[in-house]
Amino acid sequence: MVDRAASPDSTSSTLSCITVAERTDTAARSSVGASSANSTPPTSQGDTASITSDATKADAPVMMQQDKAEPEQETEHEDTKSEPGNAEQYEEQPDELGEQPEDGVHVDEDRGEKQQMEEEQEETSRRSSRRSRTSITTYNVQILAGTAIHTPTKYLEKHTANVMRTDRAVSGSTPVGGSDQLLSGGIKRPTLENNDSAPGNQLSKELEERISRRNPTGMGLLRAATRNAMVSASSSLGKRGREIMESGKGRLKTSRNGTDSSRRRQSDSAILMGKPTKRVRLSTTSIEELDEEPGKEYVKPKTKRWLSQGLYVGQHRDFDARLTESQNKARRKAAAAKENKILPMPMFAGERLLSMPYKEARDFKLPFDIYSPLPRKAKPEDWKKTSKNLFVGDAATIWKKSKPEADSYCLCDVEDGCGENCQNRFMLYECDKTNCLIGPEFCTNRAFAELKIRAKGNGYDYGVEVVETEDRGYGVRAMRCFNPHQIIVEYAGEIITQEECDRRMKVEYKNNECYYLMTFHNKMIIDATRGSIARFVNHSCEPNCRMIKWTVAGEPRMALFAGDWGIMTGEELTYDYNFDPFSAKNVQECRCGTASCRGVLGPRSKDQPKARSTATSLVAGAKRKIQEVFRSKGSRGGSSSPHKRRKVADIARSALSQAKKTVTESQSAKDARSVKEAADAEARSASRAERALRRSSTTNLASKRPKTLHKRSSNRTTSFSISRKIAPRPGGVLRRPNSKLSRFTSSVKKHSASIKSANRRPILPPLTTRSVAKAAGKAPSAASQATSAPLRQTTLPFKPLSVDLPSSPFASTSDNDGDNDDNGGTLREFAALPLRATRRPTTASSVRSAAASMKKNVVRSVRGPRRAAAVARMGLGLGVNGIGGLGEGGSGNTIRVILGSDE
Ligand SMILES: C[S@@+](CC[C@H](N)C(=O)[O-])C[C@H]1O[C@@H](n2cnc3c(N)ncnc32)[C@H](O)[C@@H]1O
Repeated sequence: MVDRAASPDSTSSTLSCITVAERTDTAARSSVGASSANSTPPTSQGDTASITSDATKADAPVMMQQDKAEPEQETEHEDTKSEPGNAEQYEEQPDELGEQPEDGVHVDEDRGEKQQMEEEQEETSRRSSRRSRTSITTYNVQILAGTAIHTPTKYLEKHTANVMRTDRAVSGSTPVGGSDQLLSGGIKRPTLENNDSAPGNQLSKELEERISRRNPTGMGLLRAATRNAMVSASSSLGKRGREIMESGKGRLKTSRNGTDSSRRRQSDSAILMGKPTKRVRLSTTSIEELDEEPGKEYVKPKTKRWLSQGLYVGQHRDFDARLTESQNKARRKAAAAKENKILPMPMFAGERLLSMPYKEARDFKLPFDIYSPLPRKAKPEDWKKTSKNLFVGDAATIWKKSKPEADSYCLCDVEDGCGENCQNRFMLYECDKTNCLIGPEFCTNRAFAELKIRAKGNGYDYGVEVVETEDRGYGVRAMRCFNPHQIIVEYAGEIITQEECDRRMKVEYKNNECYYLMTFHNKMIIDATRGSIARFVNHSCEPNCRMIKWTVAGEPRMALFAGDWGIMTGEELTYDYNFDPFSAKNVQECRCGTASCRGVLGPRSKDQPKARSTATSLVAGAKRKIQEVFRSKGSRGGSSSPHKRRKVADIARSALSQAKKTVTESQSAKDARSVKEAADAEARSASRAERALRRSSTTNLASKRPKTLHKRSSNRTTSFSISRKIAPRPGGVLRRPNSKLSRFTSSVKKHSASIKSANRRPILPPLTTRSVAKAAGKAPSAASQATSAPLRQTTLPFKPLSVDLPSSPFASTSDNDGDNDDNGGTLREFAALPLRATRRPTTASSVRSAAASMKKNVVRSVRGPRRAAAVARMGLGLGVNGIGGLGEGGSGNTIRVILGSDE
C-alpha cells in the first residue's frame, strides 16, 4: 500500500496528476491525516477503491518528488507555463481559458481572478465531506487499477495518452472538485513566488531553471500539453467550476495573432460545442504533427480559373478583375442591353468582328475601289476560250514568210527605266533581253510580260470579268483598278487569212449577230470567236481603253490598255471599234449612250445627216404643234367658231414667228460666239506656242508634267490622286474632259478649218511611203504602194488637246469629226515624230527639225543591215508593218464586218 501511496509518481508525472503544493501548510496538513479537508476523497468512480485504499493524503508531496525524478515529462508543463520567447503567447493562455473554459488551464495573469478562484476552491473544500468527495477528482485510473506502479517509465507517455483519453472519457461523469491547490485535472500550479523550503519550492526553482533554458521548439508540445490539460481540467471541473470559467470567458477575450491561433480557437470552440474535431485529439504530439494527420479535412480555398489558351480566352472585355466571376457575370448580363458597341478597344475589335451576333456578322471585304467581285457575272455559253494566238490554215505559212524582225533597240539606262524616251516604247516594241540593255527589274516597258505573270494569278490579278449589259449583249468590266495606260487583257484568238475570214463569214457566222473579227497584221485577221475575254469588250464613242498592237519578241500582238484616266473597279471596259462596216447596210446602231455618241458603230459617213441643232428642233416643234392644233380642230368637223379659229391661227403664227426669232437669235449668237472663240483660241494657241518654244530649248516637257492626277469616276463622286510614272504610251497627253476643253477643242477645229480655207501651205513637206522608201534605196512593198498617196500634213500648229481629235496616233484611225476624210497621213506623221516632238514643235521649222532628230535617233539605234529598213520605217511612220494597223489600208484596229453578199 505504501508503494501504492508512493506510486502516483507515475501518473502524476503525466499531465493530469501533477499536484504542486501551493502552500506548505497544505502539505503539512496532507501529511497529518486522511481526515484533512485537503485529503483526496474517492471519486464517484472509484469511491470504493479510494476508501479502501491506503493511499495517504500526502500524495501531493510525493508526487512532487516524483516530478523531480522525471523532469522530461514535466518539461511540457514547464513549457506551458513559461516560454520567455513566447511570453505574450503564454500570457494569452487566459484568453484561451476564457474562451474555452473546458481546457481548464488557469494562468495567473489576473491576480484578482485567481484569488477569486482560490476562494471558490477553498469554499468548496469547506463544504460537507460528501460534497467534497464529489468535488475532488480521483483522476488516475492506473492508480485506481493498481497498475501504475508497475508501469515502466518508457511506456509512460503512451499510457499517459491513454489515461488522458480515459480521463476525458470519464470526465463527463466524474464530479470535479478542487482543493486550493488542485486547479483542474490534477494539475497543480506551481507557485513560483513561494520561497519556502518545501518540496514545492524546490520544484518551483527547478521549473524556473528549466524555463530559462527552454527550447523554443517545445512550443508545439507546450500547446498540446496545455490543451490537453485544459481538456482534462474542463472535464474535471464541477458545475461550479465551469460556471466560474464561463464567467471569465467574456472578460478574458483577447485576440490572438496568426493563423494557428485562429485555427486553434476554432477547434477549441468545436470542443466547447462538443463537436468532434481532430484537434481534440491532442496529446504530446506537436501541432505540426497534428496538421499532417491523415484524414484531416481542410476547406479548399477558392482558386482563380486560369485561361487555358489564347490571350483573352474566357475574359470578356467587361471583365473586372476586382470582382468575382459571378459578380462579373451578373454585371455583364445587366449591361448587355445598354452596351456601347461603338469603337471597342483594339484588342477586342477582333473578338467583336468574329463573335458578333449572327445578324451583324459580315464577311471581310476589300474596299470596292481595290477589288470588287460584283454580282451579275455572266457565263457565255458558246465561248471557246484561248489566251494565245493560234495560226490557222495558211496563216501560219504566211506568217513565217513575212515574220517581221525585231529591229528596235533601246539605249536606256537604269535611271531612265525605259520611260517615255525609250526607243522601243516609242516604236511599240516591248523590251526584252534581246533589245533592252537594262533588266526586267528596271525596265518599265514589258507590259505583256506583266500580263503573263498576272494571268497566272488570281481573280484580282486577272482583273476583268464578263457581264451582261442591258442592250449590247455581253460586256467586260473591271474587278479592280487599272492605272492609266496599264495593260488589261490581250486580244487573242485564231489568226486567219482574209480568205478564211470570208469563208467563215459566209458559212459559219452567217446567222450570227456578233462578230469577233479584227484586222491584225499583214492582211491577216484575228478571229476571237475562239479567243480571249477581250472579244466581249464593247464599243464606245468615249472609250476608257485603247486596243493597241505591239510587237513582242518579234511578233505582233494586240492588247487592251487602260486609257488616260485609268479604270475604276466595276467600270465597263470599252474602246473605239472604228468599225468598218464595208457597207451602209451593215451599219449598226451604237448604244454606248455617251454624250458624243456618233450613233453608229464606226465613223460617221459623209451623207449621214448631222444632229439637229436646238434652234432647228424648236422651229420643228412649233410647226408640229401648229399642225396638230389645226388638225385637231379640223378633225372636230369645224365645230369651232371662226373667231376661235382665227385666234388659234394667231397663236400659231406668233409661236412660229417666235421660234423663227429664236432661231435667228441663236444663230447670230452662235456666230458671234464662234468668232469670239476662234479669236480666243488663236490667242491661246499663240501664247502656248510661245511657251512651248521656250520650254523646248531648255527642259523636257514630260518631266515637268504634274504627276498627280485626279481620277474621274463614271458614276461616283470619288476622286483620288494617282502618283504614277510617266504615261507608258506614245503620244499620250493627259487631259481633263471639261466644258472649257471641249470649247477649246471646237475652236481649234474651226481655226484649223479657217486655215485650210485660206489655202495655207502645209507646214511639213508631204511624206509618203514611196518617197521614204526611195530615199532608203528600197522598193516599196505592195502594201506601202496602197498607201502611197501623199500624206497630208496636219494644219494644226500643235497637237490639239481634243477629245475628238485622236490624241494618240494609235488609238484611233478616225478623226471622229464625221466627215470620213482620211487623216491617216496626219496620224502617221504624229506616229513618226518622237513624243517630245509631238508636243513641242509649234512652227514648221521646229517640227521638221524635231522629226529629223528623232529619225536620226532611231536610225542610230539600229545597226547593221536593218538600218536601211529602219530608215524606211522612220519615213513611213511604221506604216508598213503598222502600228495599230495604220499601214493596213487605214483600217487600223477596225472590226470589219464582211458580208459575202455585199462584197
Ligand atoms: C466584239 S462584239 C462585243 C461583245 C458582244 N456585246 C457580245 O455580246 O458578244 C461586238 C458586237 O457587240 C455589239 N456592240 C458592241 N458595242 C456596242 C454598242 N456600243 N452599241 C451597240 N452594240 C454594240 C454589236 O452587236 C457588235 O457587233
